[in-house]
Amino acid sequence: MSTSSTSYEAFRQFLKSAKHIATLCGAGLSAESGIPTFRGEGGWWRTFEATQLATPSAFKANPSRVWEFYHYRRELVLKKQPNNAHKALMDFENKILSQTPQNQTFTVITQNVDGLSSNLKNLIEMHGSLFRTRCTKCGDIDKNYNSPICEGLKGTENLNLDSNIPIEQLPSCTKCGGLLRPDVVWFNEKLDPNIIDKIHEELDRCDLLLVIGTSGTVYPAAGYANYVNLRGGKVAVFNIEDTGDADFKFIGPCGETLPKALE
Ligand SMILES: CC(C)NC(=O)[C@H](Cc1c[nH]c2ccccc12)NC(=O)[C@H](CCCC/N=C(/NCCC(=O)O)S[C@H]1O[C@H](COP(=O)(O)OP(=O)(O)OC[C@H]2O[C@@H](n3cnc4c(N)ncnc43)[C@H](O)[C@@H]2O)[C@@H](O)[C@H]1O)NC(=O)OCc1ccccc1
Ligand SMILES: [Zn+2]
Repeated sequence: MSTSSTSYEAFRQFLKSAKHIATLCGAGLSAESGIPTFRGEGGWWRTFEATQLATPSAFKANPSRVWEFYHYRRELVLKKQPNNAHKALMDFENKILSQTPQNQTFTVITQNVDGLSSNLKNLIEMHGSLFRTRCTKCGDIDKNYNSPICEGLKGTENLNLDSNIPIEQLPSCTKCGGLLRPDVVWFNEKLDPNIIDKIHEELDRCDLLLVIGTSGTVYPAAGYANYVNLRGGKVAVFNIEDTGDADFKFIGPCGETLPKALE
C-alpha cells in the first residue's frame, strides 16, 4: 500500500473513475448523532463486558439483563437523527442511482444496528438491527419500533441491568408466544450466510472501499479492507484517529470529512 494521500481532490478524481464503490461503516458513523461507540469514550464495551451482554450464552443465562441493555439502546436511538455523514452517503447513493446510464454501483455495508442508514436502497446490515426481533422458538423475524417494546421493560432505562424481569414479561412472539431476542449478530454467532454471500459479491468487484468510523477489531468485518486491497482495490479511511495505512486517509469527524469527500 502506497503512502496515504490526504488530498480530497485526488480522492474525488479516483471516485469518478471507480466502477464499484462500497463502504464498511462502524459506530463512529453514528457518533455525531449522539450514539456511544463501543470502544471510544463512554463506549458500551468500556462500561460493560461484551461477553456478558452480546453473546448467546449471556442471553441464555439472563435474558432480562440482555433485554434491558438492548431496550436501553433502542430507546436511545429512537431519540436520535442521522447526521451529516449519514446524509452524505444518502446523497451520494441518489447521485449514483440517477446516473443515466448508470455506470457506477454503490453499496453500504454497515456493522451498525442503529438503523440510521435504513433509508439507503443498497444497504447491508451485516450485524442485524435493534429494530427487528427474532423468535427463539419459531424463528419468526419481525420489524419492531414499539416504544417500549413491552410493558415489562418500561422504566428500566437506567442501565442498572438488574430488574430480573420474569421471562413471561419479556418481549414475546405474536405468532407462537415464544421468547423474542433482538435480531442482531452476537459474538460467537455466525453471520447470516446470505449476507456473507452478498458482502463477498461486493468485495470481489469493489475497486474503492470507504472505511468509515470503525476500529477494525471485530471479524469478519475487520478483514474486508485488506481483502479489497489484496485484490487491487483502493481503500479510503475516514476516522477521528489514525488507524493505520490506507490509499486515502481523512482524519477528523466523518460528519465533516465525508460530505467534503463525496461532494
Ligand atoms: C472481539 C473480536 C476479536 N472477536 C471477534 O471478532 C469475534 C470472534 C472471531 C471471529 N473470527 C475471529 C478472528 C480473529 C479473532 C476473533 C475472531 N467475531 C464474532 O464472533 C463474529 C460476530 C461478531 C459480531 C458481534 N456483534 C456486534 N454487534 C452487534 C451486536 C450489538 O451491536 O450489540 S460487533 C459490534 O462491535 C464492533 C464495534 O466496532 P466499531 O463499530 O468499529 O466501534 P468501535 O467503538 O470499536 O470503534 C469506533 C471507531 O470510530 C472512530 N470514531 C469515533 N467517532 C468518530 C467520528 N465522529 N468520525 C469518524 N470516526 C469516529 C473511533 O476512532 C473508532 O476507530 C462492531 O462490529 C459492532 O457491530 N462471528 C463469527 O465470527 O462467527 C463465526 C464463528 C461463530 C462461532 C464459532 C466460530 C466462528
Ligand atoms: Zn415464535
